[in-house]
Amino acid sequence: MEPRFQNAFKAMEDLEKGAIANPDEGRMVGHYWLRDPLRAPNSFLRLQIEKTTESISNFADDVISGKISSPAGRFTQILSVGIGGSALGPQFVAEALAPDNPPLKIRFIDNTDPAGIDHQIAQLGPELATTLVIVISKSGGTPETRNGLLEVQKAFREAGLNFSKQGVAITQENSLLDNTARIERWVARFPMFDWVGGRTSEMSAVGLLPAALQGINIREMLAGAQLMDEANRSTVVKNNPAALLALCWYWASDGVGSKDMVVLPYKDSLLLFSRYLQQLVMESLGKEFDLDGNRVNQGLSVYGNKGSTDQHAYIQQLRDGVHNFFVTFIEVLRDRPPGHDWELEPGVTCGDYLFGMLQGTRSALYSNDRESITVTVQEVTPRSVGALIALYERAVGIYASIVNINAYHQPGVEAGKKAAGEVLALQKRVLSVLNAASCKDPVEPLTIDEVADRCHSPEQIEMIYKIVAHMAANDRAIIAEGSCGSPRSIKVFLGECIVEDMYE
Ligand SMILES: O=P(O)(O)OC[C@H]1O[C@H](O)[C@H](O)[C@@H](O)[C@@H]1O
Repeated sequence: MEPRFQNAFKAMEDLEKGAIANPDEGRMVGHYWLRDPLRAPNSFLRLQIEKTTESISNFADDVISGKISSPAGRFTQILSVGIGGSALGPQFVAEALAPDNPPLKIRFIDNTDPAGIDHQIAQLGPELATTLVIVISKSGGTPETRNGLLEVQKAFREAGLNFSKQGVAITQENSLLDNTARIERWVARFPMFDWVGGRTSEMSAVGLLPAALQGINIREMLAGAQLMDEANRSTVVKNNPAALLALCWYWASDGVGSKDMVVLPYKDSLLLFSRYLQQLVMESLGKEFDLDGNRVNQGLSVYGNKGSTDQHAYIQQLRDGVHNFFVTFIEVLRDRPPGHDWELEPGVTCGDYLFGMLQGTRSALYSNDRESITVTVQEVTPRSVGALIALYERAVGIYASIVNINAYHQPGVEAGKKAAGEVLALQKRVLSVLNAASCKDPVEPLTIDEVADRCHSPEQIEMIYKIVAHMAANDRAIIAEGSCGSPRSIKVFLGECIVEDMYE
């Protein structure tokens, strides 16, 4: 593997110097500069990074001190609206590091599920008036995030609140979101840089602003990441933690993702690490083609929650069942802050049990030839969390190099987004066809076959049935009579005729 690693180290060096490391998108990949701005390839970028981090710190201090406040007084809550890389890092870090009584508590809207959104807003209750809404989207045009924003703005209107006095945007300059925030004069805007990918954006404004507002020491997070990056620049594989990790992955999964990565932190506060890593690893490594255009269908599947909890759920299969995984134990040496520990039986603390469970599971897996990696941190602090993130970011980059794929694009994501757009376009056509039939006197109920024909999409009949079933279940204008058990018997019409067809 040595020559491959030396190539990977060279590629990483070039990347850090500003090479176009994401060739398909023609982009630099600069997340390592965020914690070491002196490494940025030019002084313009360096200043941009330094200025942004500085303004995040100042803004957070001003919000916490009440210097910047809502019309109803000091901000007490954060509502973060974002998805994917614009949510997973902040969620992980909030769970890992937020103090028990943070200056601002954080909640997340990370989906276009209306019930989920309602739940978050309902939980805020009257505190909506003192909620700082941070809308996070690199592209500034992700539909789920836009919908979250529109829903939150509606809640503000209904509560008689002025959203622009409580909204903050984190996005690329001149994106739709950026322009909206500028024109509507939101409280603040922070930049997301073109050269930082969503899944590696935790050390940019995306992660730093929510963290700072919760009273988490962001300079320490950056310092931890910087220290880890430093260690990961060693060109001696056995001295380079990220290279060792990548090598373990390669060995355990035959370099083709033949085994899944089960991530088990034995610490409740690290619960979301596996979910965070799911995007970082799978969106980076799950690729159809390699850099030379060969079809390779690469990837590494990630799942896991936490130990010892999972020991009472699925570890049975890991120990005895199908051998299609390797485990990563995340071990935290410090059980709880000093001064709080006690022995719940002679010589044994609660934390000793957790330790025993980790070591026991590790041995039990080993004795049945199940591979595991153990990553040990002293304690969960901003510094160690920064280091953990940096470790995995670099391991993913190195692994991608040794299997010759582009870790920094996500061409596959577009397919689902495009298909979702087509479904919504079809829905409008269905409504239009039903509207025309429902404006007749008498109303002409249609079968699903007839709707499909009139939409000129007979091949989409199943989707049309789904659209009708979904709309009928949601008290929309559609009335569907018949039995779901025999879809072809269903007759559909609109409860009212819209004279000017707004569905066209
Ligand atoms: O930050 P945004 O532009 O809203 O993107 C949010 C997410 O959307 C996508 O679908 C990408 O696959 C993710 O990498 C990204 O993090």
